[in-house]
Amino acid sequence: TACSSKYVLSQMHPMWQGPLVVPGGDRQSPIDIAVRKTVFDSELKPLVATYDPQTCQQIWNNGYSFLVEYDDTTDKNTLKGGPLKDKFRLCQFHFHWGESNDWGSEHTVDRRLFPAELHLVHWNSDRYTLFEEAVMEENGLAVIGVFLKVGKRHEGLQKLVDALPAIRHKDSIVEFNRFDPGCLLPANIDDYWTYHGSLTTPPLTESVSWIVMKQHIEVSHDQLAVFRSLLFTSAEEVQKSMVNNFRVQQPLRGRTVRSSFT
Ligand SMILES: Cc1cc(C)cc(S(N)(=O)=O)c1
Ligand SMILES: [Zn+2]
Repeated sequence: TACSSKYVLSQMHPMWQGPLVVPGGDRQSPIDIAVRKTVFDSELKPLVATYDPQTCQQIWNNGYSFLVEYDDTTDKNTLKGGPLKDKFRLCQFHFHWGESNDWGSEHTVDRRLFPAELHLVHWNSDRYTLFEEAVMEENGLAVIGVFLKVGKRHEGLQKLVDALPAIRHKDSIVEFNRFDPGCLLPANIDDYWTYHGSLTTPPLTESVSWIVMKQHIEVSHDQLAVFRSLLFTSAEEVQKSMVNNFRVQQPLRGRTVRSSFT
């Protein structure tokens, strides 16, 4: 699909901690969300996410994370409202996680780390026709971030967990249908923080309206352990477990993080 964003992903390599700060980058992600410094914005609207599970196409290991990709050639999976002026199309979702439950998320809340973080990547289909165009533009992308905590088993996630052994190695891909990404959103999506930032993976373009959910979701220890059974490496290489695939927090550089709640 248009959003397979292979070119975006191809610049990545597994143990990428990458450049700490992009030269001239003053809108980099992820960041620490210092709650006391966030600013309530009463103009922020409720988020409206509409997803069609039938448009789920494949799941693949890109050597950095695993991506679940959707058909983004029509407006079947849309995100609007919240801080967004335009309509955005879901192209893929993926996760970041640690080797232990003590860390793994990209964003932090008052320096608190979570064991993992989900990213639902959308591109601005009101202004652009392809993901590849949008990814280079200031208002091109909208990414929803959801923190994961270890607790009870997430029933909706299990179908995805069961598919992971088939994509253990880098560049492996399997058909994956009828998965509702909405089942991974927390019950309350009205409470979120939002700021302007970047991709957290190369090319780190500063084209993202970040929408980070206040409420986390819970997954079981065993489900997260299957994430960690994935490999950064291809079948021919020496095996490296796919863990710690997160970027370190970047300087806020004077940006304001707005909250949709008081
Ligand atoms: C387009 C895109 C691809 C990937 C692998 C990761 C991101 S992120 N972490 O900035 O949400 C975005
Ligand atoms: Zn991500």
